[in-house]
Amino acid sequence: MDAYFFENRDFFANRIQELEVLSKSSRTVDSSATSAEVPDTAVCVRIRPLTEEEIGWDHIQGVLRDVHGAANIYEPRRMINGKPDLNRTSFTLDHVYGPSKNTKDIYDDRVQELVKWVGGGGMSMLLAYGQTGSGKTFTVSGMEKLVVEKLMEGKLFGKWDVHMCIFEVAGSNLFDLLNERNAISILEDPFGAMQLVGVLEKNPATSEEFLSIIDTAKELRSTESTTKNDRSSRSHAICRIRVINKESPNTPEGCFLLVDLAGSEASADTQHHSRERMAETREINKSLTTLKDCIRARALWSIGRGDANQKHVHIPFRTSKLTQVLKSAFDVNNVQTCKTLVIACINPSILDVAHSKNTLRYAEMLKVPVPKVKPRPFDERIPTTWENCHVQDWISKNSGKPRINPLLLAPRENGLHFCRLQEDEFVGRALLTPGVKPEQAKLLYYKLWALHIDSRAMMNGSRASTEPKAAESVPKKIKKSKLVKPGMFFRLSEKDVKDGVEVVMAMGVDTTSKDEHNGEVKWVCSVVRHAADGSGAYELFVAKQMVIEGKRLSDEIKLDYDIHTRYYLLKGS
Ligand SMILES: Nc1ncnc2c1ncn2[C@@H]1O[C@H](COP(=O)(O)OP(=O)(O)OP(=O)(O)O)[C@@H](O)[C@H]1O
Repeated sequence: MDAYFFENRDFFANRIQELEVLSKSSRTVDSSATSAEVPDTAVCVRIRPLTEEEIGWDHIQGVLRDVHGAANIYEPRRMINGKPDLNRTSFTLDHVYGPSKNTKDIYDDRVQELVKWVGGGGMSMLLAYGQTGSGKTFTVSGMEKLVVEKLMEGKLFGKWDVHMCIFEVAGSNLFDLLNERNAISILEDPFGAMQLVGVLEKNPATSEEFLSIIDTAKELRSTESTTKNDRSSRSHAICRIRVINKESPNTPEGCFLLVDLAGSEASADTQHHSRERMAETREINKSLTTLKDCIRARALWSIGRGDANQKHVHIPFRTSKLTQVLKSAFDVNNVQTCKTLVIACINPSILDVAHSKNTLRYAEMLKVPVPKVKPRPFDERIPTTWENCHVQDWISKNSGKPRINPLLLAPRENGLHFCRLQEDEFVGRALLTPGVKPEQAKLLYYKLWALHIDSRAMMNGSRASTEPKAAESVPKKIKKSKLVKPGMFFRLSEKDVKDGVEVVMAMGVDTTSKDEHNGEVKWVCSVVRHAADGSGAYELFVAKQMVIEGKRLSDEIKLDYDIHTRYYLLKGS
């Protein structure tokens, strides 16, 4: 096709221009991708400019961002009558950045919020995917520098201790790029976390030192010639940045993973290479497929999060070394929620459009369609139903004196996003209002959480009332009161609440009082109270007990013990 393209270069260049003008007035998106963003996972496209070399070779741009924000791919073809023609395919993802956008533009738009998330003790992951020579390394190394500069600047909720390691995953081997490519191994610890054994972590004091480390690692990256790029990377490079807030020791450690994936070469590109090289390509493709499966499965889980009836989601991270290393980002049991940004990098040359199409198809597959559910109407007792105006109103009414400026605390967030702010970010934003003390900000945070947790209990309750009554599914011979079992938690009805105790855990049948009440079973119950820190979690007081009639224990609530906080949390919260 290359020779045919050059013979008809001017036709193709003019026709693309004509079609782009036409696309301004019409909208023909062939993609099945939905524009709704999956919670915590965004998939964007970056179309790099043609390089000087490509311009010198007379290439033209075959992938363009149109005015509607879609990526249009123009594929040259020869019709049966021998005349040239073009096929156009459009892809819509969460955002398409054209060649005029630089790395800082993308950082400001998408990555700085991931840095803030890490600053609040969360986890973020940025992945650059694409064919060789499409700009993955350019994008990731640019982002690494911007992330480190931001963290070292000291303006993000305090001072940070920043630790960085950079390593590569080549097949099933791991090599340290900050320690002369020494081999590293991974081990799963008893808590299920993957630990890197033998990796050298650096902790320089200035951003300049960090930047020189990033450059050194880039040089050490294992490279081998491909038909596309003389310095094509045949391994995945991972930069892990751990941040520890020096001023707030209670904030959990944040983690940012920046991943420069190996080039997604098609088998056609490897046909002139050695057997070893072809096996390497197969291994890379397998790891990229597993990565896609893990991202999709994690996104699926994320969509259903909070639904008490959520089904088990299998995340196949054990299938490849790459996904084993990244396990914490997919692990649904990880206490840190991971925000993921995938940047599909595109070489815009018309001679590479077949590869670009594959890249965009892969990117599309990472998007899980978000079910179109009718949003729950506004309810002031349920923060997740609030629009931004309700959030701001709530802040104004509940923040005490001095009033916390709602425009600084929640400039854009709706209720769902507001509840997802981590404590440090919440407090950091609240402190931007002059005169506000950290205690006041924390109190407001806990107040929101108490409301959020209560609203979830309320919603679970109303869902349960629409489901078949438990008694209907109980075999006739078992009496309802017998359904109370030791270890179950119950919410007491208003008239049974005593000394502020609203929740109890059934310990065992009270044998001493059974006869006095015509055989009615009574239970010894332990007191469960909201934790003193105001987080909305629950604490069990085994030694504080009450005796309650079995028939009063009818409103069961499901609480899970959280080994990290030693509190009980409402299931699904
Ligand atoms: N946004 C951009 N603006 C200007 N030049 C770019 C841009 N993106 C990439 N380039 C240039 O394109 C070339 C290929 O980029 P890069 O090495 O980052 O590709 P890659 O996808 O990492 O390739 P490989 O998988 O082979 O490592 C480089 O010369 C790079 O400087």
